[in-house]
Amino acid sequence: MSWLERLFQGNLMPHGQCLLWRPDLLLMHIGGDILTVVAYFTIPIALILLVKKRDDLEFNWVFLMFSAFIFLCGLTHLIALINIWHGYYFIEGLAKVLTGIVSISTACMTLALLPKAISMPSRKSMLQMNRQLKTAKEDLLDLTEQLERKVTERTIALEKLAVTDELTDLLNRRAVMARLTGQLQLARRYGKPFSLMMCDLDYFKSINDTYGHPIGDEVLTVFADHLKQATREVDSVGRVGGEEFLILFPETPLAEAITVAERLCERCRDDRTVSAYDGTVITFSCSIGVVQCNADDSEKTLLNRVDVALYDAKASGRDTVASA
Ligand SMILES: Nc1nc2c(ncn2[C@@H]2O[C@H](COP(=O)(O)OP(=O)(O)OP(=O)(O)O)[C@@H](O)[C@H]2O)c(=O)[nH]1
Repeated sequence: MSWLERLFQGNLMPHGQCLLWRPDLLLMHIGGDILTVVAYFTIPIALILLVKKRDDLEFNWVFLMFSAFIFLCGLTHLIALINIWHGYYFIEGLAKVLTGIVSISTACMTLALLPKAISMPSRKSMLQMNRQLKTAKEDLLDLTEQLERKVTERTIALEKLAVTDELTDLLNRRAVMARLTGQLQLARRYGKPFSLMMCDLDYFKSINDTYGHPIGDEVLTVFADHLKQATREVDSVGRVGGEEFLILFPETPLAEAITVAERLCERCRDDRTVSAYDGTVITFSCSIGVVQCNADDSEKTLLNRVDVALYDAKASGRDTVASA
């Protein structure tokens, strides 16, 4: 008899005979096997679907091994169910051998995989790591924000420093000259008038010589304050030399600039500043030259004209305003 004939030799004693066809035993065997077969055929479908949907899962081949092993278990239960009425014990034996091979392979591979699987981070530790990463990210964002704020603050401070006169906090020479260039360009393009005023403290050398350099510095600061108060936001006020100041009045005709200059002379004249340095009452005056920009003025001619006006103010006795 060939193997194939033996395999399908269903005339061996049916398993029901062993159970003496007792309904209670039959019910238990048939019921148990049916439920097991349904379950063992469903689980592989679920595992295959999982592997298909989650191809990112590590070791997903283990799920496939489990599917094969559980499917074969289901198959042996199915054959056992048939064998209650027939006697296909060769088929059942073959199915059991196959199930055994696949089961033992799955067991060996699972055991080999165990150390790797155990060392995998748990969901709890991953969640904790996630929280730590989130906190670190927030800290980093905070730090970046702080850093950006500091860089902006420093940049603003540096930009201010680059255009500011350290002693008086007015514009420095470079900055006020740049503004003058800009004003001249605007005046040439749009024909808008602007006026220029050059101030120089009178006998400043003798203030330094009489009271000392620190009080000379104080006078410069006090004078700078008068300048700030006598002018408007849009005016550009700068210190261009030791005791020499240049003021630009945009869109201002000569007469208005002269009024400001005269008011400034008056303020200085009335000032009785008490030195914070040694209590000395300091008095000082200034001479001022004022000019209005002409259509044909260049930077050089304009500065020349305002210098001449200042020289005139000095020459006519100081503490006065002269215009060109
Ligand atoms: N305290 C102080 N003095 C300065 C500073 N820069 C320049 N000076 C002094 O200012 C004085 C300017 O003197 P002069 O150019 O002779 O002018 P002046 O004495 O005001 O005479 P007139 O302008 O003709 O009225 C010098 O003694 C300089 O040393 C400064 O930043 N602080």
